[in-house]
Amino acid sequence: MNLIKLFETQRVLDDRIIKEKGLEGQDLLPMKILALQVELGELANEWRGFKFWSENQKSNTFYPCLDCGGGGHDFIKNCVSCDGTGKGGNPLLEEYVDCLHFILSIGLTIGSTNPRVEFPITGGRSKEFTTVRFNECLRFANLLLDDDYYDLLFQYFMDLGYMLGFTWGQIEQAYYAKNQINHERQATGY
Ligand SMILES: O=c1ccn([C@H]2C[C@H](O)[C@@H](COP(=O)(O)OP(=O)(O)OP(=O)(O)O)O2)c(=O)[nH]1
Repeated sequence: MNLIKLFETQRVLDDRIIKEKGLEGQDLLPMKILALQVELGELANEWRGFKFWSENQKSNTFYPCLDCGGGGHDFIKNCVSCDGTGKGGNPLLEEYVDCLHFILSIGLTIGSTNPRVEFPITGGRSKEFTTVRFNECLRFANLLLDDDYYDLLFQYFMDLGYMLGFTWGQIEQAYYAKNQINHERQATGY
């Protein structure tokens, strides 16, 4: 995962948001931390693995293509939007990269843009381990208000990406796709 390129891409978006919303000179760190915590909650909700009271603990990783309605075909030919797969997107991955946006943005705000992290390629992916990683991400996000726990937060968040079953390539691709949408939203007055 190319962290330098990710931070550079995030900086361009953050600078644009600050300029367009007239937020120059404001301390946005508490709001960014809250935004990250909200997105982590949304991510957990799409994961569903902590819902011990429910029969449905399967992650939401699919929603149908909006153009063909999930059928994969537009009359007789393959739908051009989904290439005939019927897949519109992956809610779990989309929430993960919203979190990644805020983690990168927080790093830029506090001047930490070179976190020392290892990208896990093996390890436990049980519901219990994954739940503890969520707990830790939420806890260390909060502690950032007082102390520099950024590298640790970044590491736990990378662990979570692996535990949720994503590849680093998938994460980068989804990040750049959402970054583009975020730019388009600013351009159209979101
Ligand atoms: O300084 C910022 C502020 C926001 N974002 C990005 C992060 C995330 O990708 C998106 C905000 O989340 P989302 O797309 O879910 O927007 P929302 O306003 O929370 O969505 P909704 O309208 O569905 O509530 O904006 C940044 O990258 N930098």
